[in-house]
Amino acid sequence: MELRDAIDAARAVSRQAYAPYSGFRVGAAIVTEGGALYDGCNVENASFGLSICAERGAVMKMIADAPPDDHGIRLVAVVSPNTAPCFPCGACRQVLREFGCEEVVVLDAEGNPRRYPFEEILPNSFGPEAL
Ligand SMILES: O=c1ccn([C@H]2C[C@H](O)[C@@H](CO)O2)c(=O)[nH]1
Ligand SMILES: [Zn+2]
Repeated sequence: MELRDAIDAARAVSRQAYAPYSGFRVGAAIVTEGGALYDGCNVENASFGLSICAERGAVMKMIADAPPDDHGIRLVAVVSPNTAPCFPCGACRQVLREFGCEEVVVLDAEGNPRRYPFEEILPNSFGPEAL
């Protein structure tokens, strides 16, 4: 099932995180409208402000690897071994918004999925249609 696949992929890729400064590991997995899966982990930097979140890493991978007609984001799952639930930061919400993300899935403290319509995650958002 696609939701379980995305959560498993997010959990697996969180182990790849490069987080020597915060020690906070995050994994994200995007499922596109076409059913493809793209994962990403956070990559920190000695110049702290340059650190990239897992969710944006997954978006970069999607754009690099997906066919141009499959850039719509059906859902993103976010998992961290450090905290639950782990919600996307504001910057990542806006980047996910660009590609029409429909749903955000995080795990609660018991490890059960919590599903949020994207409009609840980033209400009244600004997007490409406005331009
Ligand atoms: O949803 C989140 C929240 C935080 N981080 C990263 C950024 C930084 O490397 C570390 C601590 O903020 O976790 C993510 O990748 N995604
Ligand atoms: Zn972020």
